[in-house]
Amino acid sequence: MGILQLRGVTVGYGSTTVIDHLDWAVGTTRSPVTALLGPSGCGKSTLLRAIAGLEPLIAGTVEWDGHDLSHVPVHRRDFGVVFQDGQLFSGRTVGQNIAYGLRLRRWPRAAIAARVADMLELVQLPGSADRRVTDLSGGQAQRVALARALAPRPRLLLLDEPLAALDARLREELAFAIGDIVRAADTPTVVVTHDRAEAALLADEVSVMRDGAIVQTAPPAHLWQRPADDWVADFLGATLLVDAEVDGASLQTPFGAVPTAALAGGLPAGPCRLALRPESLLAESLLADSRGSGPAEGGREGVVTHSAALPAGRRLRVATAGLGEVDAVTAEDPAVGATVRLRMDPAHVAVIGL
Ligand SMILES: Nc1ncnc2c1ncn2[C@@H]1O[C@H](COP(=O)(O)OP(=O)(O)OP(=O)(O)O)[C@@H](O)[C@H]1O
Repeated sequence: MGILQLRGVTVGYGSTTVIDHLDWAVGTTRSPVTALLGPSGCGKSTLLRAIAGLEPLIAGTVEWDGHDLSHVPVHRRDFGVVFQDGQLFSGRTVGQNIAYGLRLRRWPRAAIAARVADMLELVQLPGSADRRVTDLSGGQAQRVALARALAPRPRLLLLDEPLAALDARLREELAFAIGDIVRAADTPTVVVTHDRAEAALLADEVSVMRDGAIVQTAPPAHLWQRPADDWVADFLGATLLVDAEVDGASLQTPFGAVPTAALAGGLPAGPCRLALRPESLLAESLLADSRGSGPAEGGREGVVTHSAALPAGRRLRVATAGLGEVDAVTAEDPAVGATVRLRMDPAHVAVIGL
């Protein structure tokens, strides 16, 4: 696997700079799939297009294995690109679409036919070469677009929101399939997405982008457990950020103390900052006579203001003294207005900035 290295890459439109002196390396670890994850408008597509050579650089270099590609035209970079809607040639068959890049490269006819058949096997559409692309479902069309991009054996595959046009169920299925396909093809891949679940389904490593800069790169599990800063934690779905303190073997939090060892990865002594999601707080109903029994009981009391049955379980919004309204989960069904005790589930807590 080769290495893609960006140095000081600066890209913009007119007088607006979207990406300013960005350094980024892909392929330095044995991670075939890297997700570029960030909110809408942060510059992900612009960066992908700059890597592909579709957007000129104002400054900096795009290098492959130490060779500067900045002045190499798109079709000479040996990179495959797939956009959100696949952009198949609608007047041609599936096979003709996949063969397109091979014809341009003047592959012999028999080799093209064999490669098209192999690619259709790889994307799990065997025997579909003669189908019209207008007859394909959205998911099938994306598989064909992937086959077309992979057919000439690119050294890098660039995917721009490849699942965005599909419905939720198909998205998950195709996310796993794309991961399988590019690993089987042994092609390092960069996939742009604004969806954190999609990034985790697809990628071995995730680079988080904010306002044209990469702010954190880590494997998905590490990213969820150790977001680099408040912004990353928030973008990844934290609903509450709180300060805490590691005191010996226990972590003192506004929701009581939990054993430090219960947090993935452990923690050094001293102050720290926690990012909580709804699953980080477990609500239990309080019997009327145990109300106000204080911190000795652990946890924090609050009053249920909203309650909703979600597919994964019941979600509550709870008004607390001092921390305002917080989100929590529960195995019970407390009424709005009921008093509950909130305890922290350390298995679902992230620690910021370690
Ligand atoms: N062709 C263009 N001309 C002018 N401005 C552009 C152009 N393309 C993108 N931009 C602007 O550049 C910024 C980054 O856009 P970009 O599409 O790269 O972001 P993104 O993270 O991919 O977002 P999205 O997921 O919404 O596409 C945005 O402010 C956008 O409006």
